[in-house]
Amino acid sequence: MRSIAKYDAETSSKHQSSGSSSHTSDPDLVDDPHELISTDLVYLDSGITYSKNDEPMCVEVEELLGTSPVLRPCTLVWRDVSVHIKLKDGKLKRLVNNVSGIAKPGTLVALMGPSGAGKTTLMTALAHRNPDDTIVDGDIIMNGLPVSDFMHKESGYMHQDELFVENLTVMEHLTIMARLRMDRRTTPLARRRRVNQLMRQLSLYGAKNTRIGGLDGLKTLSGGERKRLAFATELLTDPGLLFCDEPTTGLDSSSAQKLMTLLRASAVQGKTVICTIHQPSSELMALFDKLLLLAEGRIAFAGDASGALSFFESLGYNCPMTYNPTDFFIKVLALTPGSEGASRQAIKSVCDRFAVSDAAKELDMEIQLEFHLMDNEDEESKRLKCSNFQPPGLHTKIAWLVYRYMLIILRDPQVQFFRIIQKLVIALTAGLCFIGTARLTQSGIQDVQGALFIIIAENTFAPMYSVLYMFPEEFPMLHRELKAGLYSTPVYYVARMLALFPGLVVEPTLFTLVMYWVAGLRGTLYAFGFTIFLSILVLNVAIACGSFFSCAFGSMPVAIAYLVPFDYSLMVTSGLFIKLSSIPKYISWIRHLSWLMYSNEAMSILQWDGVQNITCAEDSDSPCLSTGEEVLTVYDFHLSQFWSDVVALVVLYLAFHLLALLALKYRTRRK
Ligand SMILES: Nc1ncnc2c1ncn2[C@@H]1O[C@H](COP(=O)(O)OP(=O)(O)OP(=O)(O)O)[C@@H](O)[C@H]1O
Repeated sequence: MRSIAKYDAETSSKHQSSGSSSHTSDPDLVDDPHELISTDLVYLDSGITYSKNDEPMCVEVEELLGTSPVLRPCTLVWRDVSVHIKLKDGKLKRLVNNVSGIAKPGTLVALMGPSGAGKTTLMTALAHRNPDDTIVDGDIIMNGLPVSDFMHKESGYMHQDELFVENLTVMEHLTIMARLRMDRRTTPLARRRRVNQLMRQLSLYGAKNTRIGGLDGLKTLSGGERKRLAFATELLTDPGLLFCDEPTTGLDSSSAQKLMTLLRASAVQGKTVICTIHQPSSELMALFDKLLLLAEGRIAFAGDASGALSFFESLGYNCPMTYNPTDFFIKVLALTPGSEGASRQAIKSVCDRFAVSDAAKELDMEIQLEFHLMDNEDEESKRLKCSNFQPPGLHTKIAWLVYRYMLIILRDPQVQFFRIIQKLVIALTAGLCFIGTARLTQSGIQDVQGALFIIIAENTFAPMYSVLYMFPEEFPMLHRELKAGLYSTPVYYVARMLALFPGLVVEPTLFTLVMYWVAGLRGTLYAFGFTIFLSILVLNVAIACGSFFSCAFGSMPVAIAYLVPFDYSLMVTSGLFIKLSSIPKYISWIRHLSWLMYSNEAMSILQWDGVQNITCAEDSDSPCLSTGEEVLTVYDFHLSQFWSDVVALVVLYLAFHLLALLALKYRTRRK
């Protein structure tokens, strides 16, 4: 029997940072996948068992997952774990009740039970990924250390419903994930090799340029391929511990078998794999080493998968020959509609009987022994068992997230093209209405002010509303990636905004350029240049404000409900519709939030500063405004306010973004 030993931290870091750099061939050019992985082959003499059965299994595993050893064997032990959730009325609801167990390297553990038994709740608690509104009591220890944030780098977690950025291809997704997940010291070549290796091992290489999802009629991944891609994503860092939440749900029997064989192979390779699963076939069940049956949040059975039948038989529950044993266990442990009381009694009786059974005593002794060994282990050796993983730097995370979001934007070049065309058409249409009217006459004053307001309004309302959908749409993936410790909320927010930024400069520039030129506004470079700058600033403030509403209210309809009255008040106090000095005191404070007012004043100053020759109609009795300063006075604008307006716009920009970030942090923390 072959065995591999612990792959100590020093060796692993050397292996990651330099070992792979000795290979000079491009992995993309290598046809035989084993050529890629054979260089990782390390067999040592002691440590965990390589195969639970025999030699041929090794060959099978090598075919499936390569020969690369597990970096660190992981033993997870949990004792008297209870999980409560805080309900809205402040009360606590117990979802998991005093559950204990152990998962050792090289084992595949099945966590089974009827729907609602608490499998996912227990698994998220063990993986230290439980929602913030849950309270976990009891001891959960991984390699001697109480679980904490380090679980993000030590373990992989495959969710029941896999979430991807659908527009990316398999290769793009894995490349980006490799940059976000893998140790910062890993060389680019080693990262590329790992991605290629996983795609080959998980039969995704042929689909490497296929988009993950999308509705535009292009070829996308099948359900089985999506699951394998989720699995590949978790394997990027080669974690010693894998949690899989119902990995076979939604797959046909052949795809389910393939995926479970991969999980089995991971366990044989030395990983600890804990997997919730719904009524697997006997063939799939045979792949598991251990079985943990949960019912109503309690343990109904824990031990060797083969021992479950005899335990149930000892209670008088005899599985008929024609029945799949796992179906039988679930039938015994499920609540029967109409007779819930009797079912609960029966479940309680099974759980109580298990608690005093030999299997429970054996498990208890095993757990006590692990805790005893851990208690006696010195801190230094515990520390050595922990990885010296160094996460990617902030700038790397931001850069790769920006790349990801830019890919999403660029993936639909037609949409971007039509957006630009739409802007140009609106600018041209609006500009044509003003053509020849923006003259230095009494009627021209209103036309110039009208053209300026169109520039401000076009750069405010449509962009502000268009951003409302963005954050709610991305909340699920953001929440999941935050829980996995891939990045922090500020990193996500900054990257999201940076990816939008080129569009936030190009769109207002194009619109203002066309509108300004067609409407024939003031023809000095200073006025023209600053108007473009101000329109970019206005659009960015509007996006910041929209982002704040989007993050604060979490759903588009609610955000719109609050934003509409807010934007009306900003518009009314912009200075165009009502003289600023005549706004009632109790509402006039709103104008200090109105970037429409600041930009209107600043753009008006650019048009009217130094103008002395506005003509008056000879045959009119109405008062005549002959200088630019008089025009500004009519609107309650002041020449001296120009730079204050620019500063106010910048302050609003920063303030809205800060508020948006705080709202997003609050929203992601509450989940
Ligand atoms: N946020 C919550 N608030 C209230 N109850 C919850 C919450 N989350 C889970 N529960 C309840 O906790 C119980 C266990 O849920 P959990 O998702 O862990 O079950 P499960 O065994 O994984 O079920 P399934 O197999 O259907 O996924 C269920 O009764 C569920 O309704």
